[in-house]
Amino acid sequence: MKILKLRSGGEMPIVGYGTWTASGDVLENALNEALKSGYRHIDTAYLYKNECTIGKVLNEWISSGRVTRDDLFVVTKLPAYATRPEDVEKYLKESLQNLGLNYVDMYLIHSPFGLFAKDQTDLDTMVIDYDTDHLAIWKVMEKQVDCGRTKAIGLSNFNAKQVQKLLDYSRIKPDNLQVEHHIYLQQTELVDFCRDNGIVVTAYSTLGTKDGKKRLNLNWSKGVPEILENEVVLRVASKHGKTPAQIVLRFTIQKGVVVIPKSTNSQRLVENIQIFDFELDAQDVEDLERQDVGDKGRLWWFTIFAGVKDHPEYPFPKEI
Ligand SMILES: NC(=O)C1=CN([C@@H]2O[C@H](COP(=O)(O)OP(=O)(O)OC[C@H]3O[C@@H](n4cnc5c(N)ncnc54)[C@H](OP(=O)(O)O)[C@@H]3O)[C@@H](O)[C@H]2O)C=CC1
Ligand SMILES: O=C1CO[C@H](CO)[C@@H](O)[C@@H]1O
Repeated sequence: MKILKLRSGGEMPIVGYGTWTASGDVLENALNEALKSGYRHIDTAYLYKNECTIGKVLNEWISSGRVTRDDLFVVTKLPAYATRPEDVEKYLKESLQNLGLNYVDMYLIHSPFGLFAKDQTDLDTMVIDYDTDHLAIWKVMEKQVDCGRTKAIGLSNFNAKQVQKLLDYSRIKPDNLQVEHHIYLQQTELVDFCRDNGIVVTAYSTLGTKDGKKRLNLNWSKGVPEILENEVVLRVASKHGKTPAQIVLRFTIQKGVVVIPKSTNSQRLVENIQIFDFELDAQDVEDLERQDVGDKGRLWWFTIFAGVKDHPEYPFPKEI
């Protein structure tokens, strides 16, 4: 497994295990399979309501001596409805309690816009908090590193301007930016910007988030086929004798971007980590790069949260 060095000294495996939409026994079994297959980087979030299950499995692996805590790289996130300085410590402590861990390896601000939640289990009850203050929140994020609750801190769904502001004013720089990234939304400028500033990029929804799309009714504004049915992906897959998922994941890690595919299927999760025994050539890369349609390829506009486009820290173009 290739490991990326973080500015703060940590080591982030370039393939992680995504867990959004997974829970209960299905997640418990799948995470056991994932750990057996070599996954050591696990991506979760307070919002996913699955930290307890993940913590149970990880602690079984640690206490049985199959892994040490040091072998693992655990990422969790401050929820959008807690994007306020006074909530950071409280929610990180709760995540640690859920996970049964003393620290996480990476704590991310899940989204640049803050919300208030009447009912945390119901996205429809979220309303905009217009007073989101990134610098004030970041100061408390830094304190979490000082206290040892997290080894590193980072961001998710922030745009380059928002990241730059934190780079300019922070004591501890963001180590990681997690964003939507796949063949239709390749985010070349943002990825280059992060590379130039020592920030590791993590790609989410790289396979096209099939179950997520269904759950939240997400859609591309440009009529494009499902990522795993794209004809260039299929052609490159057959050329290398690999699956479409392996091709798009390989394409992403060849660019030095971390992937965190989600699968609760024991065959598919193994397939998703077996991407180190082949290489895409310059022609494959060029053909796949041509699939980029920029913001028309974005699935995640976060309009699941009513009025979010009016938030002063809304990170994406309001019109495309
Ligand atoms: N920071 C943020 O705002 C966000 C972060 N994330 C993180 O990123 C992770 C990955 O993104 P996610 O949106 O879940 O979507 P993915 O792009 O990882 O796609 C997951 C879907 O692909 C299917 N799948 C997985 N492997 C294969 C395969 N080899 N062949 C065919 N189908 C496959 C899964 O089904 P099955 O399980 O049946 O295999 C599931 O339906 C999340 O789980 C979460 O941890 C995601 C969204 C937003
Ligand atoms: O990571 C994510 C997955 O799902 C959430 C909604 O249910 C999103 O808000 C989010 O960013």
